Amino acid sequence: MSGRLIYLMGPSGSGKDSLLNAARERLAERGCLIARRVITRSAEAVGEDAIGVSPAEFDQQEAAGAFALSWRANGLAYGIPRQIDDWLAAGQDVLVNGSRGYLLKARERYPELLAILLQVDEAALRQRLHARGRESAEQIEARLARSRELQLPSASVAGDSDEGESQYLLNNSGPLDQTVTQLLQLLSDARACA
Ligand SMILES: Nc1ncnc2c1ncn2[C@@H]1O[C@H](COP(=O)(O)OP(=O)(O)O)[C@@H](O)[C@H]1O
Ligand SMILES: O=P(O)(O)OC[C@H]1O[C@H](OP(=O)(O)OP(=O)(O)O)[C@H](O)[C@@H]1O
Repeated sequence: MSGRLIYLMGPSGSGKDSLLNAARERLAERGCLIARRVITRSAEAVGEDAIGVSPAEFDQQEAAGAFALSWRANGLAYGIPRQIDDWLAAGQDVLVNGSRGYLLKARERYPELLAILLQVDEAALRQRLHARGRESAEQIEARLARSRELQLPSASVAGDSDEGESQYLLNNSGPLDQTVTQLLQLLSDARACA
């Protein structure tokens, strides 16, 4: 039996890490594991349950086949450890914090993946990114510009008509608790983490 990959994506600041942290225990109770990412972010700035490495270390690990998925964005490199393939093979569902820009590639490797797009309007995103204080004002504007570009009809990301029912929208404009409840409901509807 093989598990299903759940691919959570959304603009920087939309609340992916917050949602995963808030839902972690309840997801674990349902047998759903959350992959820990490897990111070329300094240890202090990692700010999530991720492993910070240097760009050289990242390239080395990537070349050695350490990642099931890896991508570059926002001047950083992100990797999802190969270990998720063992979990999936053992029948466990696995949730990853993914990238909208990398969705099609991820689908090539995991055709059955369940994509979830977390959404928040731009004014709230800007406000949340500033409040988080991890990036400079310039970096924040670059992330907002990337989000606008990825929303264009020409962008090969979420929203393509052939994505079918394996893609869900999840709004995080309200309280986080509400989004956690909606995530769990959505997973039940999709018969994931059942
Ligand atoms: N539902 C919410 N309401 C208010 N603030 C939120 C909500 N979800 C997340 N945040 C805040 O928004 C900021 C960005 O969230 P984060 O989880 O880091 O986003 P992402 O991982 O998608 O970049 C954080 O400071 C977080 O505390
Ligand atoms: O293609 P995109 O959808 O724009 O995604 C690109 C990357 O940006 C986000 O990471 P970020 O560094 O903002 O950290 P985050 O996970 O805290 O959002 C996201 O998690 C992706 O790794």
